[in-house]
Amino acid sequence: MWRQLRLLSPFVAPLKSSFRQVPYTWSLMETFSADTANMAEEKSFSRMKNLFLAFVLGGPGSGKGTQCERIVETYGFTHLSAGDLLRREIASNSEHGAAILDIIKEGKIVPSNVTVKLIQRELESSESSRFLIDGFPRSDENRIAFEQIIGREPDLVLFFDCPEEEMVKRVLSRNQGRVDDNIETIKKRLTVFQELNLPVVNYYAEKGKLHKVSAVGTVDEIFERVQQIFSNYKCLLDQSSDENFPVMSTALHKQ
Ligand SMILES: Nc1ncnc2c1ncn2[C@@H]1O[C@H](COP(=O)(O)OP(=O)(O)OP(=O)(O)O)[C@@H](O)[C@H]1O
Ligand SMILES: O=c1ccn([C@@H]2O[C@H](COP(=O)(O)O)[C@@H](O)[C@H]2O)c(=O)[nH]1
Ligand SMILES: [Mg+2]
Repeated sequence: MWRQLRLLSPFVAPLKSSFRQVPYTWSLMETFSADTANMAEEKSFSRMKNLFLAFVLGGPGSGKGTQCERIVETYGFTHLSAGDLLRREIASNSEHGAAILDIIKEGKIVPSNVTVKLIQRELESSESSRFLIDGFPRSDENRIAFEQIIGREPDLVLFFDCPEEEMVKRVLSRNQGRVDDNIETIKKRLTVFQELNLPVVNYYAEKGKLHKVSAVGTVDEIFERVQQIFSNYKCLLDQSSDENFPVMSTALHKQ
């Protein structure tokens, strides 16, 4: 860092500077670092502003991940599952890994700043311009933290509405070795869903951003409903709006 600064600015004093030079050097360094930080923040702000963001909500096992896969194939979104990002943190033995594992086993919600930072890292590092944020926000606190850190709201919110019985059946037959796919944890997740997730759903309904989709039926039937909703967003049908959009899918050709 010191070496880089000295190379970059002729005004930065050498390491063995006289005592009188030090405050001057520090103040220049502070200005330099503050400018760099401001530039990075502005760049991030302008990127965030131009993204198309869709939140995908629904109870445990309602089919969020399954439908996200179909949306990705058809509309070229990048899929960010908050749960998957947290599981990746656990698998990588990161600083918060052990604490996250305990929270997931209990079906509780990981502190907002941890999850939002993981999402932020993905949004900033990807070149995609449209994202599905699956399984987030899970509480009003999550939602507010996202607005504060990312500086914006989603363009649309999908809510997969599924009867509890069906959700329990799907989770118990998922067979992916998840630590929270057992009846005890599912009961806790359903309580958290009722008490903390649903207020977020209601918030977006009041704001006119919510699209409620019945999650009963086959995967294809449910995806048809999603396509009906997306057909109202013309910007999503235009390939040129996202350079990273893959091949136009057959589903879109049919329309
Ligand atoms: N329409 C459907 N009919 C029957 N099974 C389905 C349907 N959609 C998804 N499933 C199955 O139900 C299970 C849960 O689906 P999925 O993982 O997509 O749910 P989820 O909402 O992402 O759950 P979680 O919040 O726990 O991550 C999976 O095994 C999936 O294959
Ligand atoms: O924003 C989030 C998302 C997830 N969690 C925790 O992870 C599990 C599993 O999430 P899935 O979306 O079902 O994969 C969830 O029960 C929470 O414990 C979270 O805290 N915050
Ligand atoms: Mg999922």
